[in-house]
Amino acid sequence: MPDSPDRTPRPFQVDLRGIVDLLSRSIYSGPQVYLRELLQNGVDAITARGALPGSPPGSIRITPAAGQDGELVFTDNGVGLTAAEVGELLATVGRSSKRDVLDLPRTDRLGQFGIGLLSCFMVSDDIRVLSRAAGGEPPVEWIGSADGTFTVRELDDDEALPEIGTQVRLRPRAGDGELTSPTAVLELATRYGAYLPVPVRVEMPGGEQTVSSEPLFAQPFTAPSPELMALGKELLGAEPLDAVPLHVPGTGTRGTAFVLPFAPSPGARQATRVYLRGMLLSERIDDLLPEWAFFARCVVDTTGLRPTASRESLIQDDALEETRAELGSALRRWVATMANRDPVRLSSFLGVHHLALRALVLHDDELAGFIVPWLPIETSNGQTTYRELLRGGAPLRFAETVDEFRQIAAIARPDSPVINGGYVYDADILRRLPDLIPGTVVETVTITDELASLDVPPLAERPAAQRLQARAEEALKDLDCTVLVRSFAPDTLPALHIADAGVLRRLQRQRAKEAGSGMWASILQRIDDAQNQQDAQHQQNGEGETVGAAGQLCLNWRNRLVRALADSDDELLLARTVRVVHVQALLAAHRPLRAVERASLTDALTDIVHLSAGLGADLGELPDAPGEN
Ligand SMILES: Nc1ncnc2c1ncn2[C@@H]1O[C@H](COP(=O)(O)OP(=O)(O)OP(=O)(O)O)[C@@H](O)[C@H]1O
Repeated sequence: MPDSPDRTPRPFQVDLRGIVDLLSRSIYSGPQVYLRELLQNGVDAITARGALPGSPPGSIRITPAAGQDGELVFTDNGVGLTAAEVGELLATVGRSSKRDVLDLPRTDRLGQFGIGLLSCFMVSDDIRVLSRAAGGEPPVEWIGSADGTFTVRELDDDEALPEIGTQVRLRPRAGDGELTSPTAVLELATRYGAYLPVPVRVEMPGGEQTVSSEPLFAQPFTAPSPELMALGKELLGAEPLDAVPLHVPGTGTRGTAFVLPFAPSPGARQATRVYLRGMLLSERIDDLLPEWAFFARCVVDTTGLRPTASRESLIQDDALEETRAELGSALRRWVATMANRDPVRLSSFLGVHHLALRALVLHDDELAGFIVPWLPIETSNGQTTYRELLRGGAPLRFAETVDEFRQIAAIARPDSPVINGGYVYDADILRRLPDLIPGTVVETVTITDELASLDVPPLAERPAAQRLQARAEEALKDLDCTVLVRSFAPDTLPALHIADAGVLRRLQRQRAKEAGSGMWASILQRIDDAQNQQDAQHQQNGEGETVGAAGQLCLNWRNRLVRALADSDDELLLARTVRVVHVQALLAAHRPLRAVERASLTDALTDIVHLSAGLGADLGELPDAPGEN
């Protein structure tokens, strides 16, 4: 008969080395956190003793390890531990005294997981704890070893701690004493413990140093003090653009957001410095602020947010959600307040962060709703903001490209401005506006539409205008540029060069062909040939516009020079002047000048000089419209 199985429940075995390895590699950010865990235990013990009658003010004292066999000694005057407690609490992985009857973490304690003390094994092979409990029980010593064993013994008074409290003694491993040295301990105690409610004293070779300081960042303010700005400068590495007070009463969170004076790199993760009741949890919490708040770095102290066991991140719960939402609101309010009180500062903020803000506006309705009104935008009437544009209530007319905008802006009436949608994200933001701000109407405008709305010359003058159009067209024939005569403001502008997207691409290709050579030039030539064939086909089918392959020159019938040309019978003078006006219009429209146009300008000017010097008879010898290609 087989043996009946042994069903007696047995406890799990824990391999301590494996657990310490897990802690150091996967849970804690590094061995330096041992000091944070000691500080946290000390403060919790002091809090527990504070609930007893007649408890003295809390105090923590650290003596760093010095010399070869030096020990680090960490002493608190907290509640202490009895022999029974050390056996149960210190030697049971996962057992903590900081949970209530329902096994929930006690909100007034920093610890809760029952693993923190094990972090000391990252710097020492043994942890020696001496304790005298507040209840008057005999003093005890507990020694835990990294091999997974421990001893407990009661102490005589002469060996024991003289006062109530607990002392942890760590002997750094040989050649591994860096993190327990005086310099490192002072640095770590300051980093983790400067804002604890209990003074932390470090025995340095030159004398005792108290690391405690005021958590300025967690105090309410209307205007930031120079000291607070200095803290911001230290945090950002540059003078912050501003400091914003943060307060979330529901989760006991207070702090300051420092606004970055530079655009962070696109991949940079948010890094909020979070203190839990004065103890530094982490400098890199990346989910406390809404994602869109990339322009701020915050320092906060909280009582209501719960850390994970590693203390490098926060538990995702309702409290975190609420805090994130409230911090977001504080930053939104800051933008709105600044817009009213300090527009200069707002514009420097937008100047620094506008690209990232524009990009985010496309994905984040919440951000879009409050940021879009303040974004700068270019219009034919100059630089303005979306808010100003929307104020008029008229439909917002925008050009899709910078080029189209330039052409339209030259002839747009001030009472009907056109918006430049050509810079990154602007056209996309404009298209989203009706969703973001209900009631907004946006429409795209093209140069072709705008041309159609320009006035034709008055009826009586139309024959003269048509004659000018034909003569000018003849003068530009070799340049593939057609001519149109219209009346538009301002009168001082003789002509506009009009090009749709197709024409522009062709001009760019020609420019590139002139600059390049070999294979690239021949590829561009093939594209051009195909395009020309297509255009010819369209024209045959009567679909084509009258715009030439190199665009269209729109002469302004209201301009004096244009009218003088119309009145002149001198064909030569007219032809040369039209060619100069053509190049002038190209330059004004920021078009690339082809070799043929550069030559045309030089020749036309030379001819004009000859003509005005009375050398007209010699002109026949000059090339008519020489081109280099
Ligand atoms: N200095 C101390 N004074 C009194 N009791 C202590 C002290 N240090 C540790 N303890 C006791 O030992 C227990 C285990 O400590 P440990 O640091 O491992 O975990 P914890 O602080 O409870 O939780 P956490 O893992 O979140 O830090 C504590 O719950 C506490 O009861």
